[in-house]
Formats: sequence, C-alpha cells, structure tokens
Amino acid sequence: MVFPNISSQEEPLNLGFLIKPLNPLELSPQKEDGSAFPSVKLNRKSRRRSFSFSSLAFQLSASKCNHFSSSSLSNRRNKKRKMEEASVDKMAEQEDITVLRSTYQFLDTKRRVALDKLLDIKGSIRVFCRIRPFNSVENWRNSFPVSVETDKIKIKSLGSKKEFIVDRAFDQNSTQEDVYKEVEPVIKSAFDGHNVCVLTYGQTGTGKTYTMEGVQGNPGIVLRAMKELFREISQEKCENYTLTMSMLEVYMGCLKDLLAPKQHPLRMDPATKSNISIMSRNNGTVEIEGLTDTEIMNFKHASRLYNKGRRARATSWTNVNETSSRSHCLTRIIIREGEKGKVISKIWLVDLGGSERLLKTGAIGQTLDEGKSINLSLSALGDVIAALKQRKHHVPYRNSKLTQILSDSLGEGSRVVMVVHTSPSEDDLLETICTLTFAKRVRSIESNREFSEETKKIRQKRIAELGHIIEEAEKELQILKMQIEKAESPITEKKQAQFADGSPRSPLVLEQVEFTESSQNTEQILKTLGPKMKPRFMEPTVSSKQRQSAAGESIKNLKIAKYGNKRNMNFSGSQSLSVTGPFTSNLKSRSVDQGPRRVSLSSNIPAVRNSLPRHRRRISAC
Ligand SMILES: Nc1ncnc2c1ncn2[C@@H]1O[C@H](COP(=O)(O)OP(=O)(O)OP(=O)(O)O)[C@@H](O)[C@H]1O
Repeated sequence: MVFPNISSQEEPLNLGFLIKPLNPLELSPQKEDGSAFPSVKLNRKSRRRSFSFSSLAFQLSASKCNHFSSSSLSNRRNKKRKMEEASVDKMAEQEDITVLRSTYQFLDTKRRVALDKLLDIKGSIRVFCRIRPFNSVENWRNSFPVSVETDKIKIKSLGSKKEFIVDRAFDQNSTQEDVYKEVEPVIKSAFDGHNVCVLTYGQTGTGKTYTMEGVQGNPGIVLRAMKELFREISQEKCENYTLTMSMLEVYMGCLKDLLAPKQHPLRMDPATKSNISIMSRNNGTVEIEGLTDTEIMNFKHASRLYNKGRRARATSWTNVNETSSRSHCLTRIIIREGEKGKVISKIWLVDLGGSERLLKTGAIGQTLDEGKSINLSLSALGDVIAALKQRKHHVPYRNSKLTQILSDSLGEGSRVVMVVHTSPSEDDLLETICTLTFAKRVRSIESNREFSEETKKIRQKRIAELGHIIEEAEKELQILKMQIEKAESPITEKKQAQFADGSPRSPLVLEQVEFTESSQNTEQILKTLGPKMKPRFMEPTVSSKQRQSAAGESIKNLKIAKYGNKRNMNFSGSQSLSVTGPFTSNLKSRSVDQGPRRVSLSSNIPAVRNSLPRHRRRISAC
C-alpha cells in the first residue's frame, strides 16, 4: 500500500509510516490510476486549512488520522522512553541501596565483634561501686572516711586503711548518665544473644533504688536501658524484634507478679501465696510459669508499665506492712525475634533488698525473719557468682529463689554487672566494709589472676582501641542509616502513595492502572473522532480483547474480595432486605472496639438467603 507523504514547510512530516492500515470506509490514498499522491507541504500552524488533496473525504480522514496517529505515537514513544529511563534510574537506586545496606551490615558486625572482645577483656562479671552523697542528717564536715579513685575505694578510719578494687568506682558527684554509660555496652550485648543481669546491692538508703529506678526527670538504669533497646531496634531496622516485660517481687521466698491484672486469692498456692512457679529446663534455661509477660510497644508504654509495677510493689508493702529493703524487685525484658517469638536474650534488672538490717537493728520476730531471708538469698547469690567465676562443676543455684530465677542469666554466655552501693558516712563504716567485702568476693575470682603492671597497660590499651573502634563504627553507622533512609525515601513515598487508598494492589492491577492511564488520551481522541470515525487499526484485536477481559476479570475479583459480591445485594421487588443500624453510612468510622454491628438481612430466594450469612459475617467483622 502506498501512503501519502504529508510534510510541513518547516518540519517535513512523513505521514506514510504514521498511517498504517487504513479504514476501508476511508478513501484509498492512491490515485485512480494507481500512482501515489504527491507530497503535500503542510504548514503546522494551518495544517487543517492548507490540504491540497482533491478528495475532501481523504483530506478529512488523513487530517484526523494524522492528528491522532502523530500525537498518540509520540505520546507512546515519550512514555516508553520515560519508562526506560525510569527503570534504569530505579536499578541504579536499588544498587546504591544494596551497597549501602551491605556496608551497614559489615560495619555493624565489626562493631559487635569489637564490643564482644571488649566485654571479654573487661570480664563477664563486672563490679562497680557507687557512693551516694551525704544526706542532710549526716555529719560530713569533719570526716571523709571513704574516698574514691577510678577503680579503687579507700577507707580510712581510726588510723587503719583498707583498699577495695572494683571495675569502676563512682564518687558522690557521679550522675545517672555516668553509671548508665558503663552499663550500656552490656545492655547492648543482649542483641548478640547474651543474657544480661544488672544488680544493685548495698545497705538500705545507699541509693540502690535511685540507681535502678531513678527519680522524676532523672531516670535510672531500667528506663535508660529500655530507651536504648527501642533505639537499637529502630536503628538496626530489626522490625521483627519484639520486647516483652515482666516484673517480679521476691519477698521472704515468695514470688509476686507485679504486672498481674489482679491476683485472685483462690488461684494462688496457699503455701507460697503465689501462682508463679520456676521451671528449670534440662538445657539450662529457666521459665517462670504464671508470670505476666507483656509486649511493650514503645518507650512510653514501657515506662507506663514500669510505673505500674512499682506502684504494685509499693501497694504490697502497705498491705503487708513491709519496707523497701525487705524484698528484691526484678524487672525482666525479653528480646524476641520473628512471628514465632524466638527468644534472643533476657535482661534482668534487679534492685536487691538492703543487706544490713539484721546486723544493725538487732531485729526480732518478723523483721528478723525478713532480714535472715534477705541475707540468705544475698549470700546464695554470692556463692553462685563465686562458683561461676571459679568454673566449678556444681553451681548452687537452687539455694534460693533469687538464684533459681536468675540461673540462666548469670552463667556462661551471660553478662553480669553488680553495682554495689555504699554510704559515705562514718556511722555506716561497718556496713560499707561488709558491702565492699561482698563486692571483693564476687569479683575476686576473676581478678585472682592479678595482672602485672605491664599486662594491665596492655589491657588498658586494647580496651581503649576497641572502644575507639566501637565509637567510630557507631558514628559511621549513624551516617549510613541516614543515607539509606534518604535513598529509600522516594520508594517509600511511592509505596505510600500507591497504598494511600488502603487497598492492596497486586502487580496485575497496577499494570492495569497504567494501562488505563495510557489509554486515556486515546479515549479522548476517539470521543472527538466520533464512534464511526474509529480507524480500523484502533479496533481491538483478538489477543487485546483477551488481555482486556483477563485484566477486567482480575479487577472484578479483587473488588469482590474487597467489597463482597454485589450481585447478592441486587434484590428484586419480591425480595426483602431489612437492615437495622446504620451499616452503610458510618461503616468506616466505626472502631473495632465497638464490637460487631447488628445487621439482619433476609430474602425469600434460597440462593440469596444462602449468601446472606457470609455477607453478614463480613459486615460484623468490620
Ligand atoms: N547518687 C545519689 N544522688 C542523689 N540522691 C541520692 C543518690 N543516691 C541516693 N540518693 C537519695 O538517697 C535516698 C535513699 O536512696 P534509695 O531509696 O535509692 O536507697 P535504697 O538503697 O534503695 O534503699 P532501700 O533499700 O530502702 O530501697 C533517696 O532519697 C535518694 O534520692
């Protein structure tokens, strides 16, 4: 077939390949004698007016076809080019993100390995000592019996001197931040699968609760640790990690669930007044049956729960007329991964009972029993830690409830920090010496291998090096995280835009949407051409008809899946539909907590009746 060659004066347009199969209704573009029409010079501005064809019908047809074909084709070409460019850009972006992500992984592994080495050098059981400031009733003007160096506590009194080595000593001016900074690496190691146990130990009134719980506006280890855990989870993009929290009180060998909704007296074991039992598994793990384990969604939720637990502890004191120092308060955080909730690690944060009462007060009766109980459990704790450090075959976990509970968080692979607390006062010197002797016992086994000065220097150097590696890696990780977020933001935005209407779209539907959008221009053109002026090549082919009907079917199926089968709702006059309650107007605004909506539907046609219950359930579930 010969095609006319229409061109403008400025820009020759070859219409020959633009107008392909002509509609049979249109005139043939050939002359009667079979020769081709001459080329027509067409000024773009006056294209419609300056046709010089003899046949008016052909002019019209050619003009419309030219208008349609050239714009449609160039649209398509532009679209194709844009799509090609977009896909190249997309691939490059994806590559960038992959490189950034693998660099992130590499650095993160480097940081974790360094942290692990650092904690190994420092020791898996570490002992810190914190001296609280003088209080208003203590005589601080005349004597300062306790002095502090970085890793040493010196006691001077009545001409005698004593020195106690610890892993880190905090003087009276130390802040909560200072203490937490030392504990932080241990908390972080929980993400590497290490069970963690942080304990505060000391005489009553020396600041155990202050260090662990903190005060309003100046939180302690528990809340800081929780903040850190949530920060780590968001930073590491561990979206599939979950945190759960439990709180437990150990009072005279009895366990109390501090987060339980309400303890029913009949459900408790009359002997122990508790429905909690400790189960030690053969593999060494411990499970506390009956203990409330609540998933914490964010830091705010965690601190709310923690305050609830603290209040429950306070209430229990009032109920049974206890004082703070006579019970141990244990907060547990479990890090879980995946849908099955595989346990990664446990963190125990323990505020131990005061260690001195029995000695100082010469208590009798219940107070004596309480004091004995605390001292026994504290001494059992000391025995366990000592046995662990000596790598003894038998570790006496079963000697107290406290050690039984903590058994899988004190042993091999665990990280333990004990923060011993002392008073600065001369009056409390005896208790201070007792506390520091306990600290020495806990620490002594590992420091049995007393290092030479040279070894100490090498250790310090290595610790500093590892600390530097960790710090640098953390800085780089921060930068990388921002870069990844920046690189991912267009993709995230696009996804958000696609899902803005709340309906999930399958790739097929997305394809269909694109298809519909691209054909919008064509639809407009067809409207201007009129139904009879549709060129033949615009008629759908057999395969395009099949494609369209397949795509239409898939959309229909999706709509049915989303909104239900509307056919069931097309009732004839003889059918009845009764609906009680506004189920169409405020359907979306109704919240789930409001419970199912009451909708009753009925029909006298069996097929419709059969389909109604299913329909009703769907509405009820909204
Ligand atoms: N480092 C500190 N800085 C400021 N105040 C402190 C510090 N340590 C303790 N205190 C204050 O000392 C008082 C006693 O502290 P806290 O209640 O924490 O002692 P405790 O060892 O937990 O006592 P108990 O065994 O009775 O629970 C509190 O008023 C607390 O605010």
